[in-house]
Amino acid sequence: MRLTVIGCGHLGATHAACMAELGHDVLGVDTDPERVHLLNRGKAPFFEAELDELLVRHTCSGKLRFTTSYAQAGSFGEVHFLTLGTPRADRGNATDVSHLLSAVRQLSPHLRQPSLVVGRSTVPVGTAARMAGYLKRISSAGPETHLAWNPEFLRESTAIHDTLYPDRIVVGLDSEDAAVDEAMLRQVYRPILRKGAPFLTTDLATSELVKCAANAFLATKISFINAMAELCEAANADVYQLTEALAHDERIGAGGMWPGLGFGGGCLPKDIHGFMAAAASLGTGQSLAFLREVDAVNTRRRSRVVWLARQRCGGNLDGKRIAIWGAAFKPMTDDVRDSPALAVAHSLFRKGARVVVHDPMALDKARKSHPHLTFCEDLTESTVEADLLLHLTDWPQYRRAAPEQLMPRVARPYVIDARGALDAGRWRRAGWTYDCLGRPPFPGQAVGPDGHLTRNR
Ligand SMILES: NC(=O)C1=CN([C@@H]2O[C@H](COP(=O)(O)OP(=O)(O)OC[C@H]3O[C@@H](n4cnc5c(N)ncnc54)[C@H](O)[C@@H]3O)[C@@H](O)[C@H]2O)C=CC1
Ligand SMILES: O=C(O)[C@H]1O[C@H](OP(=O)(O)OP(=O)(O)OC[C@H]2O[C@@H](n3ccc(=O)[nH]c3=O)[C@H](O)[C@@H]2O)[C@H](O)[C@@H](O)[C@@H]1O
Repeated sequence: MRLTVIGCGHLGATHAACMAELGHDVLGVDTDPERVHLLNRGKAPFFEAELDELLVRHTCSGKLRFTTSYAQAGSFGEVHFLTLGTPRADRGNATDVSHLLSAVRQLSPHLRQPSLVVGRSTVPVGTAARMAGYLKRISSAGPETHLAWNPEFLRESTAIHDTLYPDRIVVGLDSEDAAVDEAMLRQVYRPILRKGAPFLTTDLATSELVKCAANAFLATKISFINAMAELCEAANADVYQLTEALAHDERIGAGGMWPGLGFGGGCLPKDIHGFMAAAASLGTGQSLAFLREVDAVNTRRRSRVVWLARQRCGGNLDGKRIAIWGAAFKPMTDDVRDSPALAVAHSLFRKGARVVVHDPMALDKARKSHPHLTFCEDLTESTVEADLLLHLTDWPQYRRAAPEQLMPRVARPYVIDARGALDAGRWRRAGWTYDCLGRPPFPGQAVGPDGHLTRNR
């Protein structure tokens, strides 16, 4: 089949490459000429494992091309995927869907045949129905232009696998055109469906809500366990042991419940706010009032690290040198959108600390978003003369780092592990004072030679 993918960011570039991998002829469209140039050379404008290989393979095979031209897109394909960004609006919490509307406005005069336009972005409920009507009105192909909604559930860092082996494919259909649109999408995804992925069809509104609900649930699960971490800190208990014990209950499970510094990235934080705004506009704001608390718990984890850092620096951060490991919002990506690590770094900087940030992959993007911070390419160098080391993004490199070798370089051997990933015993044996969010001890407590707490706060 001939498909276009409009908006070639994290979702769109991945989707385009994976559709080519399924055997389709794909034209990616983006308004950013530099991005289009890079993609045509087989290079993603961000890091995503295995994506460059797919881009190279299919730009070379001729199955995949990228353009800035909507005229080419309109005449190219029979199915047009919309994968535009839906950021938080400048004012308030609502979701900005203007990129989607602009794409539809630019595409519609060029449609030369009956077409199916398929939204994949995360949108407030009601957006798809409005767009369906708008599209039929303005499309040059008239009412033969249909719209379906097909939300995406991929995670950055495992995006290719998540796209080719999805847990489910959810499709929202406009009632008038449901049968023909469903058949078309089944054909698009046929190789994936053959491998057994569930294909769930519903109406437009439900499909939009499935996506918002999924992200709200994932965020809630993370904040739930981080709220337990707050309790553990107050009660001298261990949230990691608690998590393990909870996870044995298969109704709870372990997935997506790792405590630590909380969630960031381009999606969960903005999506819970967009979801709350959508509920409020429907007059059911109180149904999602709990998401305010989910957000508050999440933000408190960042403040907790800043508080702990100040404690470990003797109550005053002014002029203290703090090494920060991690800038990306999670490991195996260079995405720094709403990065918890950079939020902590920024806050410490504002309080007078001299922060030095290391990240294996995200430094270029971190430099652009936080030009006032100091960055260091070398993991060991980043700790030189540090009064404190903060472990904020759980890259495998940091787990493997040797605390014994870092010891002579730092000014004071204090480490705060906000991701619960370093080997506490090894760091302590090497002479470090090791704190971990959600795990005793905290400043004012100490570990005796037997590994037990010797003093309470
Ligand atoms: N990033 C992710 O892992 C996932 C994102 N989503 C959702 O997918 C949507 C896209 O997210 P991202 O890919 O992260 O956004 P992004 O910001 O990385 O990409 C958006 C792309 O659209 C392009 N663009 C903007 N206006 C355009 C126009 N009028 N015509 C053509 N291209 C245009 C931009 O240049 C950019 O390349 C959002 O709704 C997001 O919530 C859903 C699942 C996963
Ligand atoms: O809508 C989206 O864009 C996507 O948002 C998330 O994917 P992603 O943002 O790539 O990353 P996650 O792996 O969910 O991690 C999000 C944040 O939560 C944190 N996290 C994740 C899992 C966990 O157990 N604990 C935890 O603190 C991560 O460090 C990260 O900062 C969802 O997992 C995807 O299903 C969804 O498609």
